[in-house]
Amino acid sequence: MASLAVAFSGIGFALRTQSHMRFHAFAALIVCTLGLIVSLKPLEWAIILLVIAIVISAEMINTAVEQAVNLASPSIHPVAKVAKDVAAGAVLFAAAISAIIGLLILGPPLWRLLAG
Ligand SMILES: Nc1ncnc2c1ncn2[C@@H]1O[C@H](COP(=O)(O)OP(=O)(O)OP(=O)(O)O)[C@@H](O)[C@H]1O
Repeated sequence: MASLAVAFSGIGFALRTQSHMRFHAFAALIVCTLGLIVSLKPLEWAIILLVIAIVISAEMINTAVEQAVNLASPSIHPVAKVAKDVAAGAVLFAAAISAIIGLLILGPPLWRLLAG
């Protein structure tokens, strides 16, 4: 129970302090709403939920790396820069691939819906 509480506190910290985390959560909400509108199939839902989990987890790990680097290296250091840049790159990579997957899965049914 205590470990659940600390995990939720970590999620709360990321949501409160990271605008990118709030953006990803909002984007996930929009994608799930669109998925309901176009009645995605179970396998499509599984892929969408998997990529949402990957992006949000990457953002939280990025936040953890930032905090750890701030603690270990409050002053400017090239290694601190590499650690933060690589963590940010992981989020960008996951988000870019997820956007493509979202378009592949949601694009055709949304297009059919809009085309009438
Ligand atoms: N201690 C440091 N030494 C060298 N470069 C740093 C250091 N801290 C930050 N940087 C550089 O600044 C960039 C932004 O760092 P910062 O900690 O502000 O991350 P951020 O993604 O902007 O965080 P937040 O989302 O909390 O605003 C890093 O990717 C890195 O290039």
